[in-house]
Amino acid sequence: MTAVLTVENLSTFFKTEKGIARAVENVSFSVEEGEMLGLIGESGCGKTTVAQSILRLIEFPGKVVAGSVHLNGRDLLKASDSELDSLRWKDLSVIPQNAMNALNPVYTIGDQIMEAILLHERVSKREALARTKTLLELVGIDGDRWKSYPHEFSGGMKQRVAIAMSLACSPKLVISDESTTGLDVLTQAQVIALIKNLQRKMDLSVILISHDLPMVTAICDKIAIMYAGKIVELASTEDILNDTRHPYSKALLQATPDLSDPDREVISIPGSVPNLVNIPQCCRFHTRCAFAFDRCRKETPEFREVKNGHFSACFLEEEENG
Ligand SMILES: Nc1ncnc2c1ncn2[C@@H]1O[C@H](COP(=O)(O)OP(=O)(O)OP(=O)(O)O)[C@@H](O)[C@H]1O
Repeated sequence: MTAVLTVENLSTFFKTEKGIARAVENVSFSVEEGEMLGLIGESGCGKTTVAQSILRLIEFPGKVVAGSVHLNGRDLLKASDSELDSLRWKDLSVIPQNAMNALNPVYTIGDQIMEAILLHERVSKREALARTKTLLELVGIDGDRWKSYPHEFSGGMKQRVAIAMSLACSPKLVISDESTTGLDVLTQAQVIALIKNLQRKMDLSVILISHDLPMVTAICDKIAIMYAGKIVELASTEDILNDTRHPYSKALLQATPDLSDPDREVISIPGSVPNLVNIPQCCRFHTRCAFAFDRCRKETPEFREVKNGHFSACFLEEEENG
């Protein structure tokens, strides 16, 4: 398979009054063609910061301080603003968290989708309108509704419009950052099923950011589990479920109810996530880890391949397998 996106040793820090928050540190992963990667972790672990770093949307007091982000071989972190403009939408697009904010209430949804097409591609208005109607149909909305205003749609339909808009210029990679937040559970499931469906149909590469582990394991090909600014484990969904290596991943799975096995005990993770400001060099999970030993408190475990395509950052693994 060919990697569409490769993120290597990405670090993004925020300057705060109390010191430097190492919000994302040494994060590496790739997304292959037609693959859906789930980026999962508790609130504040750095998922959105990873997405915004990829999109070059980090603003002061934040800064990408190290690493590279290659999209189809081009380093996004080194691209000029005009290069970036031409890459956004056409190569890389985002399904926003809240369609309510993404859609302008004073323009019809058709005008907004058409604008995205006309701004980025040399096509006639007629062609842009035809594509807009096709895109609406693709997300399950009657093409003739292009003349409707956002307020004429329900929350779920607005989110579908936002998805249609993100696909306006046929991107290769789509980042969905908690794009079902605020929708009711049934509509959330429909929107997620739609994203999965489109991914298959259009051979899209998708990064799905979420803290809903059961949903991510149900639809993603590969999962990256983040804890306090670092990816602690990255593997195929099957391996994350059946050959879990990192104690945090194990704890997260145990803390998540399994609807197919309602008798399984749900065990919450003791303690809380560390403050990322001035965090010492160590395993960031050691304060909550049942297996932590001296080394975990003093050194940072390397994020290393423990078997083909399966990465984990834990000294336990190193001690056991060398
Ligand atoms: N503007 C900012 N100023 C200072 N620190 C920030 C800022 N934005 C983010 N951070 C730091 O980055 C960390 C990661 O935040 P981020 O929003 O990426 O997490 P997340 O995993 O996406 O959370 P959520 O699931 O709640 O959206 C935060 O814990 C915080 O320490």
